[in-house]
Amino acid sequence: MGEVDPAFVQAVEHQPKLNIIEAEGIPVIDLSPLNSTDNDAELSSLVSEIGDACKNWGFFQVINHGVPLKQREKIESASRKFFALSKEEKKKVSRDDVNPMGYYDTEHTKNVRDWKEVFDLTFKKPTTSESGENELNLLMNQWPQDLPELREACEEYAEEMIKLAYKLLELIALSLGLPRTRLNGFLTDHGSFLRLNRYPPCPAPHLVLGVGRHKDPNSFTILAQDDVGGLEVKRKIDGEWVLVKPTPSAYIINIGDIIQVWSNDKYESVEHRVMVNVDKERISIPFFVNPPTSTWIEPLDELIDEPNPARYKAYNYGEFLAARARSNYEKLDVENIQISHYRI
Ligand SMILES: O=C(O)CCC(=O)C(=O)O
Ligand SMILES: [Fe+2]
Repeated sequence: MGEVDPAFVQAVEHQPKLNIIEAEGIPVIDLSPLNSTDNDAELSSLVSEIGDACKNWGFFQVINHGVPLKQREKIESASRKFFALSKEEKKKVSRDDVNPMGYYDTEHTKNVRDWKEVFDLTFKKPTTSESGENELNLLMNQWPQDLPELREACEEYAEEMIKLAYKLLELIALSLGLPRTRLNGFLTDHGSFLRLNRYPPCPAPHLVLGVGRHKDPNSFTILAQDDVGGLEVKRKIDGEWVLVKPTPSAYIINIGDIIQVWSNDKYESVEHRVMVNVDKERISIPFFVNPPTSTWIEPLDELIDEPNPARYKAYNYGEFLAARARSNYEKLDVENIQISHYRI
């Protein structure tokens, strides 16, 4: 099997096993009860399914989620066209030190280079975000000149993602025993963003990862994957890496670090990673649901009491992301920042 640049090669203990265990049991949850107005019994059984999935897996898939298939097909097709552009064209919309939005192919996870290329975009008007070192980063989308359909597809899709994000946030709030809209305020001026991922075919899929093992730092993620497969989740019961089998038109939802902290460890942000393969490219489209970077994250008052005190110190989300970002774009010799560093 072929050779790859050593920058991509995982330590032996993190190299993927190519004999895959398919995850029987990652729950597939039907959101259709949200469409009927007065069926309390169905809603409460949906809420308990969500709660069980968050507790036992940190991952679930949703169907009948209300996102039109047309929008999903449109963004997937525009993404393929974008990544098929020449490197030179893609580099014209590269992210840089000032603006983190755009194209890049050099992301590192846990100090090993990921086998992927990425296009990031925000869908708000040009805005600034505090990087945590009192610098202001400009969040401004960059669009390839000759592919107007990419912009249209992304903007339409992001609108749909926001609608689904609110539905899920409300279900998660209810599942934690909170009022339905308790968490909505965190998204009013949100810092959510959309990413297009392409994992190219790789001559040595047993040595590298498309994305190395990691937990998402945001509140939760809504992920569309194509039919190739490759996402693996570290199963909570036994620590085995299991594949999330592609389910056509479903979305994969995973709990991120912020919900782990808000819930004071009732729900856990679960480690996941992405395998690549020899002859197929894979496209995935995560929508990272984020509060604004100015938000302080800490366990919710309602979920702590004397027998169950706060397990985390409050941290500033923008500072956390800035510290994480410093290690995402270069190889450092120190562990990158994790929420465990804020554990009391
Ligand atoms: O491509 C995937 O399936 C997952 C990507 C991912 O975990 C991420 O970008 O955080
Ligand atoms: Fe992730």
